[in-house]
Amino acid sequence: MASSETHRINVSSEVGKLRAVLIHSPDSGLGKVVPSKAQDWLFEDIVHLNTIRAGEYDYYVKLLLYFLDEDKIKGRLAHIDAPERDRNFYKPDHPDFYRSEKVVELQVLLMDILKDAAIKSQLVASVCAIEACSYEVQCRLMEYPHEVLARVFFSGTSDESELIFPPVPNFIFTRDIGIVINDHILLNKPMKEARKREALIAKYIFFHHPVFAGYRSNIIELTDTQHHFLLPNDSEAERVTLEGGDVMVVSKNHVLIGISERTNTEAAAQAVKRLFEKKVVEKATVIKIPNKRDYMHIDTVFTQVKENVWVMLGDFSNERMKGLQTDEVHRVLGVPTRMAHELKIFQFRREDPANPQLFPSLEDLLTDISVTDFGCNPADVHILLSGNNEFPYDAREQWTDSCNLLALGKGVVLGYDRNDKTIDAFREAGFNVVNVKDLLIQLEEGHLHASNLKDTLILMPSAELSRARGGFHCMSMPILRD
Ligand SMILES: NC(=[NH2+])NCCC[C@H](N)C(=O)O
Repeated sequence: MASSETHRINVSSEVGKLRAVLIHSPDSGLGKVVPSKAQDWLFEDIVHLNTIRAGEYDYYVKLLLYFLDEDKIKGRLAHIDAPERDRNFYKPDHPDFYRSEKVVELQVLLMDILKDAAIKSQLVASVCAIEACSYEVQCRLMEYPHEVLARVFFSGTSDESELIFPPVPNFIFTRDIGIVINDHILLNKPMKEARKREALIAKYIFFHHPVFAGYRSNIIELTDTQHHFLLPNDSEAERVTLEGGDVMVVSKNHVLIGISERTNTEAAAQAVKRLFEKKVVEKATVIKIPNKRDYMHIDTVFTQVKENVWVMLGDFSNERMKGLQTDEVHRVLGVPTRMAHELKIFQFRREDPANPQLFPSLEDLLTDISVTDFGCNPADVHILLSGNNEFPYDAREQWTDSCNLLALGKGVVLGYDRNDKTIDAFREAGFNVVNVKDLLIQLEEGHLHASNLKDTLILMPSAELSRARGGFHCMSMPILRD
C-alpha cells in the first residue's frame, strides 16, 4: 500500500458499489478466548482459530479482493492457497501478504504508525495505562519492533505463551471502531470494557496514518458530559457511548443512529448535533430499539440490500408492531405488543430539529427511506424478514446475523450460509443464491465477472464466525463507496 498517500474517503450509501473497506482478519487473540471470559469478551462461545481463518474468513478476503482489487488475486488462487504457502498471503506481517489499498487491513495501518517513535511511545503509554501494566512491561513493549508490537496490541501476547493483557477479539468487527459519514469520520466510544483498546488504537490510526491525513479536521469525537464526571459511584448515567453498528449512512443527506444496548441517548443526541453543526447531513433519524443483547446494534435487526430491498427482523414489521397478525378479538381490544412500547423513531431535520417526524414502525421508516431518499415506488419496496418470518427461525436466524448483511454493491450482499429460512426469503424475492466457494471458482475461471453480478446473496461459511456474534456488516468499515 502506498502508505504515504491520503486515500479518498467517502461513504454516502449503504449499498453503493464498495470501493475501499477496512477489515481485520482474525488474529491469534481469537484463539485465546476461554469459556470463563467468553461473555465478558462478548463472544458467545469459544472459536477454533484455524477454521475461522482458513475455513471461513479467508473466503471473505478473497471475495473482497475479487470485487475491490482484482489484480491482487485473479489467476493466483491455486498458488495463494497451496498448502506449502501456509496462508502467508493472509498474514499481515508476512512479506507475501496481499497488501491492498482497497481491502485495507487494520493491522498494517497499526504497524505503519508504530514505525514513528513518538507515536509508538504515546500508544504504548496509553495502552499500558488502560490495561494497568507495570512500568517494567511498558519499557519492554517499547523494545519490540513495530510488527511485534502491533501483534501484541491485538492478541495480548508476543510469543503466544504469556498474556501481557487480554486480547481484543472483537477487533474483527471493524464497523464498530468508527464510521465514515460522507467525508467525515465519527469515532466510537465503546460501551463495553472489552472494546476500549480497540477505540484507542483506532483513534491513533485515524489521527496519524497518512492514509487519513487529508481528513484530520473531519474527525468527530464524542465526549462524556460534565454531569457524568460529577455523578457518584461511577454512575453509568450520562456516560456517552456509541458504537458503529448503530450508525448507517443511507444517503448523502441522511444518517440513521440507533439507541441500543451499546449507544445511549446522550451519544445519539451529541452525534446528531455535531453532524448538523458541521453540515455533514440534513436529516438524522434516531431509532431507539429495545436494550437487549440479541439486538446490540441496529445493524443486527436490519440492513439495506438495494434501494428498494431491506432485510429486517419481523418483530419490527408493521403487522407485528400493530398486532395485525393476531385474531379479531385481540385486535379490537388492542392488546399491545411489547415492541410497540419499546421502539421509538424520530426523524430530525437540520433546519427544524425541534419538530421531528415520528414513525410507528421500522418497516414504515425503511419504506419511507426507499420512497423519499431513493424515489422508489412504495409498491416496489420489499422488506425481507429474518427466518422468512417463521417462528422460531426468525429469532434463531437473527441471532446468527441474518439481518446483518454487507452490500458489495446494489443487490449483491454477503450473508451466512446457515440462515436457511432467510435464504428462502431471498430466493422467493427473485435473488440468486450462490455459495462463495462456487462463486470464486467461476470468477477465477473467467466464467463470471464480479461487476456482472445482480441481485445475489453470496453465502459465506459461518460455523465459527457466527459464534463471535456479528455478521459481515459488522466485519467491515467501508471507507469509499460510490
Ligand atoms: N456492528 C455490530 N453489530 N457488531 C457486532 C459486534 C459483536 C461483538 N462480539 C460485540 O458484542 O461487541
